[in-house]
Amino acid sequence: MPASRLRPDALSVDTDIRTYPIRFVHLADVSAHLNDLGLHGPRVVVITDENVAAHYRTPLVHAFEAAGWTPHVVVVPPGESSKSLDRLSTLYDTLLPLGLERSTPVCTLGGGVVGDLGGFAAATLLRGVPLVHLPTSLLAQVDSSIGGKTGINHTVGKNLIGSFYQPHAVLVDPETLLTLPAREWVNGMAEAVKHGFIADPELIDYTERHLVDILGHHDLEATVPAVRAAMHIKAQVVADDEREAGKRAWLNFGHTFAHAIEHVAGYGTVAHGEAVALGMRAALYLSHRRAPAALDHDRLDALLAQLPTPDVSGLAFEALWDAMRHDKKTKDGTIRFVLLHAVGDPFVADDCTRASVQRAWDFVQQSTA
Ligand SMILES: NC(=O)c1ccc[n+]([C@@H]2O[C@H](COP(=O)([O-])OP(=O)(O)OC[C@H]3O[C@@H](n4cnc5c(N)ncnc54)[C@H](O)[C@@H]3O)[C@@H](O)[C@H]2O)c1
Ligand SMILES: O=C(O)C(=O)C[C@@H](O)[C@H](O)[C@H](O)COP(=O)(O)O
Ligand SMILES: [Zn+2]
Repeated sequence: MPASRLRPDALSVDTDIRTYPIRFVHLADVSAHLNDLGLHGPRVVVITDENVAAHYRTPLVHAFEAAGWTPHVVVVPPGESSKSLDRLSTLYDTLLPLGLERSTPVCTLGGGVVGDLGGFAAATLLRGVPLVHLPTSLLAQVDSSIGGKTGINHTVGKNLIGSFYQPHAVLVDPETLLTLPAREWVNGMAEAVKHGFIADPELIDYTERHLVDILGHHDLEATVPAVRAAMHIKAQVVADDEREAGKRAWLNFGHTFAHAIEHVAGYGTVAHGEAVALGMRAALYLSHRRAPAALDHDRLDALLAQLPTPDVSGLAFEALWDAMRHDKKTKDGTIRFVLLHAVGDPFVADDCTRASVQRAWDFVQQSTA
C-alpha cells in the first residue's frame, strides 16, 4: 500500500520480547493485518467502550465477518472509572466462559482507558494472549497504544496495578479521529506536546504553527504528521528502556502532578491529558526557576495555555502533595519530577523542595483562574 498523507509509512517498536509495527490502516482492513502478523481466526475478541462502539462496532464486525472471522465484542462503560478492579473482574467473567485459546487475538478498540484495561486483561488471561491495539482517541494514537504499559487505578492512586505487556501491533486508522469530541483532541495534544518537550523541539515548533488547524478544525492533514512524530519519539524511548529503568521516566514529564490532580479531583473529573497539560505547566515553572536562561518559559507556557483545562482552583496543594507520595517514581520517600534543562533535554529531579513545588502549583492555579 503506498504511503499517503493520512496513512504514512509504518513505524516499529523494538522491545526485548518482540519488534512490533505501528501501521496506519483502514479499520476495515484489520483482519488482513492480523493475518499478515501471523494472528489467525476465526475467533477474535474486541474490547471497546460504549461511545466507540456506537461508531465503529458495526463496520468492524462486518469487516471481520466478511473475512470469515467470528468477533466477540465486549463493551465497557466509557471513562476513567472503567480502569477498575470491578470492571476487570466483569471482563474476566465475560471472556473466560467463551473458552478462548492462547492464540485468540484480543483487540482493544478505543482510547487509553480501553487500551490499559483490555491490555491488562490480555496480559493476564491464560497468562497472556496476543494483544493488538486499535487506538481511536488522539491520546491513544500518540501515546498509550505504544510501549506496553497496561493497568488499572486504585483508590490509593492512579495506575498502581498493572503490567508491562507489549502488543503484537498497533493499527491506527486516523479517520476515526473525525468522531472524537473536542475535549479529547486537547487530551491527545497534551501528550503529543509532551513528546516534543522531552525530545523534539521541531515538534514544539510544528504544534505552535498548527494547533489551530488541529484543535480548531480537526484537520487530519495537519494532525497526522504530529501523531507520527509523537509515536516515533515514544517508540524510541520505549526501545531504549522498556521497563523504565532510566530514560523511560522522561515520558512522565508533567505526570507527578497529573496523576495527583486526577486522583484528588476524582478519577474522570479532570481528564488525563488535561491533567498532564496542567502538570507540564508546573514542571516548566520548576525547570525555569532552576535554569532561567535555558528555557523560554513564556513562549512554552503560552503553548500549554492554549490547551483548555477545567477549573482546578479547588484542589488544595496539601492533598496533591500527599497524593504525589504514591507516584511510582518516588524513591526512598522522595517525590521526583521530570524537569527540563532545555527543550529536548529532560532529567529526573529528586531535590525539589515542598515550598518550590507549592510555588509551581500556585502559579498554575493563578494562570488558569
Ligand atoms: N499505557 C500508557 O502508556 C498510557 C499513556 C497515556 C495515557 N494512558 C491512560 O489513558 C487514559 C486516557 O486515555 P484517553 O484520553 O484516550 O481516554 P478514554 O479512553 O477515556 O477516551 C476518551 C473519550 O473519547 C471517547 N472516544 C475514543 N475514541 C473515540 C472516537 N474515535 N470517536 C468518538 N469517541 C471516542 C471515549 O469513549 C472516551 O469517552 C488514562 O487512563 C491514562 O492514564 C496510558
Ligand atoms: O509510557 C510511559 O512510560 C508513560 O509514562 C506514558 C504516560 O503518558 C502514561 O500516562 C503512563 O501511563 C504513565 O505511567 P505511570 O507508570 O506513571 O503510571
Ligand atoms: Zn500520560
